[in-house]
Amino acid sequence: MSDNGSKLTVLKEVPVQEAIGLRLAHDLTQIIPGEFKGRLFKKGHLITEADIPKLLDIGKEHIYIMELAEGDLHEDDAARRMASALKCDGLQLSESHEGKVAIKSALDVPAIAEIDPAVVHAINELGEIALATVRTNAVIMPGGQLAATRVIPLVVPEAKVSAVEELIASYKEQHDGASPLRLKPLRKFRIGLLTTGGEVFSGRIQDKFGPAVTRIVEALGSEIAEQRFSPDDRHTIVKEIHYLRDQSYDMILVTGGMSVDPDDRTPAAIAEAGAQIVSYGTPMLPGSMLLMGYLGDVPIMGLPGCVMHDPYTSFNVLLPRILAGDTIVRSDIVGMGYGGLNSR
Ligand SMILES: Nc1nc2c(c(=O)[nH]1)N[C@H]1C(S)=C(S)[C@@H](COP(=O)(O)OP(=O)(O)OC[C@H]3O[C@@H](n4cnc5c(N)ncnc54)[C@H](O)[C@@H]3O)O[C@H]1N2
Ligand code: MOO
Repeated sequence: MSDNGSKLTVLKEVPVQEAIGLRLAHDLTQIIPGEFKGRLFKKGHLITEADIPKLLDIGKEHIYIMELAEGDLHEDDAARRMASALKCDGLQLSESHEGKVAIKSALDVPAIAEIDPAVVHAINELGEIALATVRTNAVIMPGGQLAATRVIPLVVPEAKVSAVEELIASYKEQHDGASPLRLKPLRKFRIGLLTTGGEVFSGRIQDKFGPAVTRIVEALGSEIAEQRFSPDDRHTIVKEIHYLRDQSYDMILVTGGMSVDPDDRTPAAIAEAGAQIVSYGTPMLPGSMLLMGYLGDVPIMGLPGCVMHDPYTSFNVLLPRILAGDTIVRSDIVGMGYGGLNSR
C-alpha cells in the first residue's frame, strides 16, 4: 500500500457471516492434498449465504473488502502488466489466476527457451514481485509454459511494476526490440540413422535403439528418414556414414560401439569419415560416451547405449539445440557437467 498524498488503499476485514452481498477482493484457493488445488472463488464473486460454510471450510473467517488507492495495483493487474511487458511474438498470456499470470508458447511447433538471467535477477531484486522462468534451452512444447509472474502482497505500488516495465524496455532497446524471454522454434529435420553392432546386424538380438531414437526425435517434431545397419567394422561404418551424407539428411546419428571395448569402432569411424569432432565424451551422466561432431555442416552424433533406455541423457540436452539451429561448440559441452548428473 502506498501513500500517494491523498488516499491510501483500504483493506477492510469483514467476518464472513457479515459478508453476504459483498464482493471478494481476490481469488480464493482451496487445497485438498491429492485431490484438488485451485480457485474456489474468483475475484469479484458476490458472496451468498450458501458460500459461508465453504469459506469456513477453507479457513476463511474474514474476507477483505478493498478500496484501491490511485497509485496502487491489485495483484492480478500487476501480474498482467509485468507479463504483458515480457510478451513478444510466439508467446501468449493466460488469464490471471490466484494472482498469477502464466507466459506460454503460442507456437504450433516445439521450441527452446532463450532467457536472459540477468534481467530475471534484476526484476526479482526489486522485491515483492516474482518472475519465475524455466532455464535457457529448456524444451517448450506448443502451449507449454516458460514463465509466470506474480506479486507477493495483494496490493503493490504501481511504481514497482513500472520499474519492471522499465527494465524490460531498456533490455529491448539494447537488443533490437527482442524480449529477455523468447522462444526459438525447432525445425523439422530429416535424420539418417546408422545402427552399429554385430549382434544386431546378424539378427542375434532385436534392434532396440531405432525405436528409442525415433521416439525422442519424433517427440520434437523431426523424423528418422532412413535407418541403416552395420557390423562392428570400421570400413563399413565409414561407408554407411558417407551413404547417409550423400542422401543430404539434415543430421546423422550413429548408435552403438561408443565405449571402451575392442569392438567399439564408432568414434574412430566418425572421425575417419571426415567429421570435425567437437567432443568425444560429454561430462554428463548418463550420456558420457556421446560424440558430437560436424561432417561439413551436417551435425553428426555418436549415441551411447544409455540413450536406448534412459529417459534423459546428454542426447536429450543437445538434440533440441541442434534442431533450433544452434551450432554446438566445445564450451557448450564443457558446460554440461555442472548440474549434469542425473543419478538413477
Ligand atoms: N569399462 C567401461 N565400461 C563401460 C563404459 C566405460 O567407459 N568403461 N561406458 C559405459 C557407458 S557410459 C555406456 S553408455 C555403455 C554402452 O556403451 P556403447 O555405446 O559402447 O554400447 P555397446 O557396447 O555397443 O552396447 C552395450 C549394450 O547394448 C546393447 N545394444 C547396443 N546396440 C543395440 C541395439 N541397436 N539394439 C539392442 N541392443 C543394443 C548391446 O548388445 C550391449 O548389450 O557402456 C558402459 N560401460
Ligand atoms: O554414455 Mo553412458 O551413455 O553415460 O550411460
